[in-house]
Amino acid sequence: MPHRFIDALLSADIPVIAEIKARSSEGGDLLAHRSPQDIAARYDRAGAPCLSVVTGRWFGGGPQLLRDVAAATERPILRKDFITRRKHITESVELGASAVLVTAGLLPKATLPSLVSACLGSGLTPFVEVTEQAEVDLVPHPDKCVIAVNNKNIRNRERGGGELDRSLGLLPSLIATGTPCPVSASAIDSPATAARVLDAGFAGLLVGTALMRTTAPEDWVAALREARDSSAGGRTTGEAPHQILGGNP
Ligand SMILES: O=C(O)c1ccccc1NCC(=O)[C@H](O)[C@H](O)COP(=O)(O)O
Repeated sequence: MPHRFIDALLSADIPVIAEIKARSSEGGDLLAHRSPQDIAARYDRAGAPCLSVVTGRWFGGGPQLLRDVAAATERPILRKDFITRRKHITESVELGASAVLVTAGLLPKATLPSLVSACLGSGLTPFVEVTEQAEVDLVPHPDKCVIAVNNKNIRNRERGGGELDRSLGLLPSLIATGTPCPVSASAIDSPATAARVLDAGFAGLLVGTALMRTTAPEDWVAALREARDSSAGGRTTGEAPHQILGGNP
C-alpha cells in the first residue's frame, strides 16, 4: 500500500507525525523509563495520524524500537535512519515501516532516483528530506513522495535550535514540484510554532523532541487544534492551506 502514509496524513485534521526517539540531538534521554509501546499508545490516543521511529544509533535507536512500535499501533510508521541501500528498504518493510527517510543531502546524485524507485517498488513511501533548493530540484517522482524540509542539519547531528525560516522559504518550491505532501520537520518546539507552520501551508509536520518531552501528548495536540481553530478565520472551510496557495493536494 504505497500511499497509506500519505493518505493518513492528508486526511487528518491535525496532520502531525509524532516521533519516538530514544535520545535528543544533545544526547539526553527522551524515553524516561517509558516503553515505546506506551508512547505509541499515547500518540494514538492523542490523534496523531502517523508515527515516526528513529532507528538511527546517533539517537539511541535500533531495529527493535521499530518492531516494538509496529506491534503496538495500526498507524503507518516512518522509519528514520540512514537509508542508503536496497537492503535497508527490504529490512524496513520487514520491520513494519510504511515510509522511510531518504536524506537527499547525504546521497550521491545518482543514488537518489534508484533509492526512491526501490522504495516505491517495495510499497514504501519515500520521505525525502531536503535542506536547500538544489536538493528540492533533484527529487524524483515528487508526486509519489513526501518532501520534507528539515529545519536542522543532520551533518551536525541536528544540534541547536533549527531554522523554521528554511521551511517557510522553501515551501513554494516544494508545492511547485507537485508533491501532495509538503512537510516541515524538526525544531517544532510548541503547539504555537506548529500552528504557524501549518497555517503557512504545510500539509504535515514531524515533531520529535517536543512530544517526547511532554507528559501529555494529547494536551499538546489539543493545544495545536485550538491554535489552528483560532487562526482559521482567513481560510475557506475544508480547504487545506497548500490548496489555497495553489498546490497540488
Ligand atoms: O535527518 C536525518 O538524516 C536522520 C538520519 C538518521 C536518523 C535520524 C535522522 N533525523 C532525525 C530527525 O530529523 C529528527 O528526529 C526529527 O525530524 C524530529 O526532530 P525534533 O522534533 O527536533 O526532535
